[in-house]
Amino acid sequence: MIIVRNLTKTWVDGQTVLSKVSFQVDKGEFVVLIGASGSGKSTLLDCMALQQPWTEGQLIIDGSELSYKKWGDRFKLRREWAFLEEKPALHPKKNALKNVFSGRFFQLPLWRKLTGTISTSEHILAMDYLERVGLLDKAKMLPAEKLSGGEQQRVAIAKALASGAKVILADEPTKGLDPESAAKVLQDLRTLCKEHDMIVIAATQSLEIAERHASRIWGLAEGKLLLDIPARRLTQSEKNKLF
Ligand SMILES: Nc1ncnc2c1ncn2[C@@H]1O[C@H](COP(=O)(O)OP(=O)(O)OP(=O)(O)O)[C@@H](O)[C@H]1O
Repeated sequence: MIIVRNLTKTWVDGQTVLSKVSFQVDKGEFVVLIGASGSGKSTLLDCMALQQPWTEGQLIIDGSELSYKKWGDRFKLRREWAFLEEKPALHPKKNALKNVFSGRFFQLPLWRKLTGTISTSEHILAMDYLERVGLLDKAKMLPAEKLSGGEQQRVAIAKALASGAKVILADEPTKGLDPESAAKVLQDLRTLCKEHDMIVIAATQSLEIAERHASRIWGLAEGKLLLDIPARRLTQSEKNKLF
């Protein structure tokens, strides 16, 4: 479980982008964070991942408080959480299977890190993750740069799974994708939450994504979390508050 209490973030120029944001997220939830451009969605994800210092507030994960000030806490989240970005962080010249396998880097013993050898069981595991995102047929065929945007994003999801991440933070994971590819990416994320008890928090400006795919919707405006509800269609007045 992730608990955030009174997260406040003020930039050095004095702009307060997040103001006393509080929430709790349980395993199995697919949260979609919506808000207009500049409302602070990316900053909220960065702060949660301890990639930005907090001005104020508390981050509690499974009962332990973590802080940006501690290198070990920042390292823990970098190792244990996965990040999906608009442009998937894949090695462009390596095939899907090798990219997924690279997600296991932190789990490997030192000698395997140094030699880069892949055991049969690791190979099967990586194939298994690709199968879960429906890309088994693309495992070895092409370098990642030749896959479509949606396929690259799904390889990045398989890589996140391979890394053992229980939390995925996704910043505009479907931006620039056609509706069909975007739907596949979002379905994969939703399935992960349901079947693997993961937490996914995805930021987007798309209300439709939130209403159709999330299990819970957060709405951010003027630095405040104005909406925290089980997913449903928003009323006109709720939309007016956010956009
Ligand atoms: N490193 C930074 N230093 C100072 N201000 C910043 C920094 N990063 C972001 N901001 C400001 O914080 C505000 C929120 O930015 P953020 O990127 O979090 O918004 P967003 O909701 O993710 O926007 P978008 O949907 O357009 O990506 C903006 O006014 C932005 O200019």
